[in-house]
Amino acid sequence: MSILFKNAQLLTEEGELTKRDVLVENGIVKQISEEIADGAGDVIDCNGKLLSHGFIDLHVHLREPGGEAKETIATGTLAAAKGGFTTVASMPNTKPPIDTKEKMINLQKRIKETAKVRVLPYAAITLGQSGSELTDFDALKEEGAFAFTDDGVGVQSAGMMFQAMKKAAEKGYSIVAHCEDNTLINGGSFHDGVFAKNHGISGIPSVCESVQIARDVLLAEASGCHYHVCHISSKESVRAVRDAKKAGIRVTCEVTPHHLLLCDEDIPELNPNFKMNPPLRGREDKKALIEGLLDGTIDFIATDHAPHTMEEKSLEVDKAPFGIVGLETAFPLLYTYFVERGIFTLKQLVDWLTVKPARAFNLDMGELKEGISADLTLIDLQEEKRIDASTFASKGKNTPFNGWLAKGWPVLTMVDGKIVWKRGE
Ligand SMILES: NC(=O)N[C@@H](CC(=O)O)C(=O)O
Ligand SMILES: [Zn+2]
Ligand SMILES: [Zn+2]
Repeated sequence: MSILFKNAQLLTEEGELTKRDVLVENGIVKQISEEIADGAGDVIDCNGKLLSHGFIDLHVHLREPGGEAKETIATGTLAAAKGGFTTVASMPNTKPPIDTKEKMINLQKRIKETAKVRVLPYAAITLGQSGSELTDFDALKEEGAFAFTDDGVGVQSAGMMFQAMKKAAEKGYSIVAHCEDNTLINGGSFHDGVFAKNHGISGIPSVCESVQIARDVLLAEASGCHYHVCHISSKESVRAVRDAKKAGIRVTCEVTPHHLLLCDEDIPELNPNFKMNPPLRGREDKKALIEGLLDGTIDFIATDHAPHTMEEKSLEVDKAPFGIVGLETAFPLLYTYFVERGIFTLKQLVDWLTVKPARAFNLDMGELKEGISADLTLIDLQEEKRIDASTFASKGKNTPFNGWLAKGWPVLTMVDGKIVWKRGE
C-alpha cells in the first residue's frame, strides 16, 4: 500500500516553503525528495498545497462517556481530522470522570472502536476530580493514561497538589493543571474587566488563575515534577511562568486560539458563545499571551475544544456552561489573523501545533521527515471562506467565530498512512 503526494509545499527548518514529493508506504513516510516517480500506488496531486505533519492538540473534550449529546469520540475525532489534527489528548472530566483503571480500560476500548485520529486519554488527578484523594497513577498509566489532570476544576489544596506532584515526579509522569481558585471565582461568567463593568455584573479576576499558577510552580520546584498549565489567559500568569522557567523549574504551558484572538472588549453582548473558562481577559492580557508565545514562555497552542448542546448554550448566560469548540477553526483563524498579518510566521504557527506540544510531553512525533508514521495534513493556504458552525462535524456548534472570514483550510488528513478525512467526503 503506497500513496504518493506530488507537488506539495513543505516547510524547511528555516521556514521556507519548498516543493517536494512525499511517498508514504505501509503507514510510514518512506521518502521525501524533489521528484519521485509514480509507482504502483495512488497519487495525490497537491498542486502546491502545504503538506505538514498532522497537528497535535493536547487539550480537547470528547465528552465520552456520559456527555454524548455534546460530543462523542467519533464526532470529536472527525472534527479533529477536519481541522488537520492527527493526535488529540482527551480530558477526563467526563461523566463519570476517568479516575480508575476500569474506566480507562473502557475508554480505551471506545477509542479503539470509534476514533478517527490518535487519542491520548488523560486520567484524573483526584478521585471524582473532587480534590480530596489521589487516583492510582500507576494503574492508570499501565492502561495508557497520557498524563494527569483535573481539568474543569482547579486542585484547591496545595497539600493535595504537592502529593500529586511528588508521586508524578517519582515515575516521570506529568501533572497538567486547570488553575482556578474557587474562592476567587466571584460567581462570574466573564472576566472582571470592561465588559463585566459595562454590564454591571461581577467578573472572574485574573488572580483566580495566577495565584494557583504561582503556588504550583513552587510546588513543581520542590517536587521536581513536570508541571503543565492549561489554557493560560492572563498577563500575570504569563509572568509567573516566565519567572519560573528562568528559575529552571520544569513548567510548560499552552494557550488557546480564542485567548489569542479575542479579549473582553470584543464580546458583543451577554452571549454564551463568548463564555468559556478561563474567560476572555483584557486587551493587555491578550497582548501578553502573544508576547509569551513569541518569547517561548508559552510552549504551544491547544484548542480546549469544549462542545456543548444548543439547548445548554441557549440558556441565560449565567446558567449556560463554560466552553467553546475549536478543532475545526483553529488553523484557519490563526493563519489568517496572525500569519497573514505578519505577527507569526507560518513556521512558528505550524511548530506550535506540531513539534512544540510533542516536545513538551516527550512524544516521539511532530516533525515531517523520512521514517515517521505518516500523520499528515494537507492545507489549502489560498482557500478563503466564512466559518459556518452548521457545517461542523463536531456536535458542538458553540463558537464565537461564526461568520468570520478565514483562509487556510485543511483538505486532507492522514493518520498512520490512512486517509481519515478528505474534503467533500
Ligand atoms: N474550558 C471550558 O470552558 N470548559 C471545559 C472545562 C475546562 O476546560 O476547564 C468543559 O469541559 O466544558
Ligand atoms: Zn480547564
Ligand atoms: Zn478543558
